[in-house]
Amino acid sequence: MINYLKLAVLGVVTLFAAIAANYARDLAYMVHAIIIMIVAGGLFLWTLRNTDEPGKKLAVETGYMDEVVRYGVIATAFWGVVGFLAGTFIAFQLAFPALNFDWAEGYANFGRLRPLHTSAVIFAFGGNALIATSFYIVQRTSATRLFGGNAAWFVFWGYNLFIILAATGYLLGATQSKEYAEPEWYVDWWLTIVWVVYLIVFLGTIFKRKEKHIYVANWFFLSFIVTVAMLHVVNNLSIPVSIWGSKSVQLFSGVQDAMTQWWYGHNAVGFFLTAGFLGMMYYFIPKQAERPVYSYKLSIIHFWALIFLYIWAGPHHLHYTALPDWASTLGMVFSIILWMPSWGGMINGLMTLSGAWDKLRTDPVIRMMVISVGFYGMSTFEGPMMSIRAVNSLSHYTDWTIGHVHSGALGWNGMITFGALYFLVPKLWNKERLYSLTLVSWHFWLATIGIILYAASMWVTGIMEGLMWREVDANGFLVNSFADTVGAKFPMYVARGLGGVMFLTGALIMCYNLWMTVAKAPAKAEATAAVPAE
Ligand code: HEM
Ligand code: HEM
Ligand SMILES: [Cu+2]
Repeated sequence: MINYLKLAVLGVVTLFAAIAANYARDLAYMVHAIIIMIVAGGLFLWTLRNTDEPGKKLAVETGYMDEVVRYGVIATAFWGVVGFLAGTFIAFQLAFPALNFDWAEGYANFGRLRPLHTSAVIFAFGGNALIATSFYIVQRTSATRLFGGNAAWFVFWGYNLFIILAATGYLLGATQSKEYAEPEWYVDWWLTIVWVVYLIVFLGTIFKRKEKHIYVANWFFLSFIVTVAMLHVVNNLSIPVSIWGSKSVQLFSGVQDAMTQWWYGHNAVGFFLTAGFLGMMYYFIPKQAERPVYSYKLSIIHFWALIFLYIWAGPHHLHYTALPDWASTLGMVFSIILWMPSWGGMINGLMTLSGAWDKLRTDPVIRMMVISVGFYGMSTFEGPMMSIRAVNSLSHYTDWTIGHVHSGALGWNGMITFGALYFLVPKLWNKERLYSLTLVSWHFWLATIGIILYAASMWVTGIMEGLMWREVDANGFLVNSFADTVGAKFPMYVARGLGGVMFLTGALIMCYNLWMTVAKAPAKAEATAAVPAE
């Protein structure tokens, strides 16, 4: 019965997408309509083939639902490489503008590729990592299978369809010009549906848990899912100009729109790039170190402090704008207070190693996780400092911000994800160990040196350009033209690009190592059972 319902829905969607492709007012919309038509049409045929097939009994479902996590792990590694490659390429485009090839103008110039990079790393790499690890962790810590049967598959494929629509949209010029929220209205609607199903799967699993306690990692994941839903819906309130085109008009305008956007942007950092990843930290570090969390009480306190404070700090992105002074001050004050719960998390992560510090020498995977928490601490010190208005007047609009972003993104999000992948692959493919720890060490050092090159060059160029913009002569005239500051940045841009090459090389080594682990490492004796919680 349910299959007939599916067939009806898929048939209608396929037909509608075909009509939409016909009436499309712009190229991005047309390409998207065709993609949706092919996907829905393919699913229609697939469902039809599997309806009322004799002999097709549903397999008894036992144990954890890990196949979807395995897919998530592969998608994470894949999108990581795509995103790092795009980042490295746009880094060199900034150093060597000739890389904005004439023949690719309008598709692969810096302006089109930059959002492709940010979405590929944050949403495709980070998002797949978060979905996969949250599915893995919530099952283990609740000692139960994922709720909702195939709904988890819908989340995985639906989310990746969202990424394809977003990425192709950018290349073809569809954007609503909100940073990290560039996709147009129908892509936003689709993500909303996927996200609600994600919430249902996650919450449902927690509800049917066989463990009395809800482990703290799940609190972080839950806050991430709920808050991102809220941010996404409010920041994307818009009215389509036509249902046959990608363009839409924002509901808010002027300073309200800017404030909504940076309330979203800042909390995307706070809940997507921080809370969710803290969920990973709280599971994988204790597991890999084989030690309990340093302080469970601290984890609860810093959880509530973090989610309460983050929400107010958005205005630090809008200092010295049309925003009222009180709002800007509010953002600054909350950002500074935010330093404390952030470091509460860092301390809890690091101190989990107490009594096991020797592992830093022997286990490169732990080293990766620990340096990640170190970078988390560094960027959450730098952030509050940059949110002080006097500091921001120097750092804003400069590469200092870019350096801050990447010490968080490469150092914290990148490294903890690599650590998680190294932990997960042997477990998920039932292997005794990783293929090569030496290669993990190589990855570790390449990535670390890459990040240092990236962050250091951006501090130098950021502070330099900030000071150059300010410099006035005895008569009060500006000393430097804008082009002077751009010219002066060249060597640092090359250094940053090389940092990117190293980071990317490390990631490719990881992919090779993980691949070989699946293909060559010795298998483990027995499979895991669903109980007890681990
Ligand atoms: C190989 C690694 C990477 C390289 C070489 C790289 C390079 C770049 C470059 C050149 C930009 C544009 C800067 C500008 O407009 O001046 C950028 C922006 C950005 N990247 Fe990356 N990136 C890398 C990895 C990542 C990762 C892993 C993340 C997140 C998890 C990330 C998140 C961002 C964000 C959020 C921005 C926008 C920053 C802003 O507007 O302030 N990047 N990246
Ligand atoms: C206590 C924690 C943090 C605070 C108070 C903070 C504060 C700030 C401030 C003041 C800016 C510059 C705004 C501007 O001048 O335009 C900024 C930019 C940014 N930060 Fe943080 N930060 C924190 C942690 C992090 C972490 C851990 C990450 C990444 C994982 C991160 C990612 C970003 C990004 C992506 C931007 C650039 C936004 C844009 O302009 O496109 N931040 N942050
Ligand atoms: Cu912020």
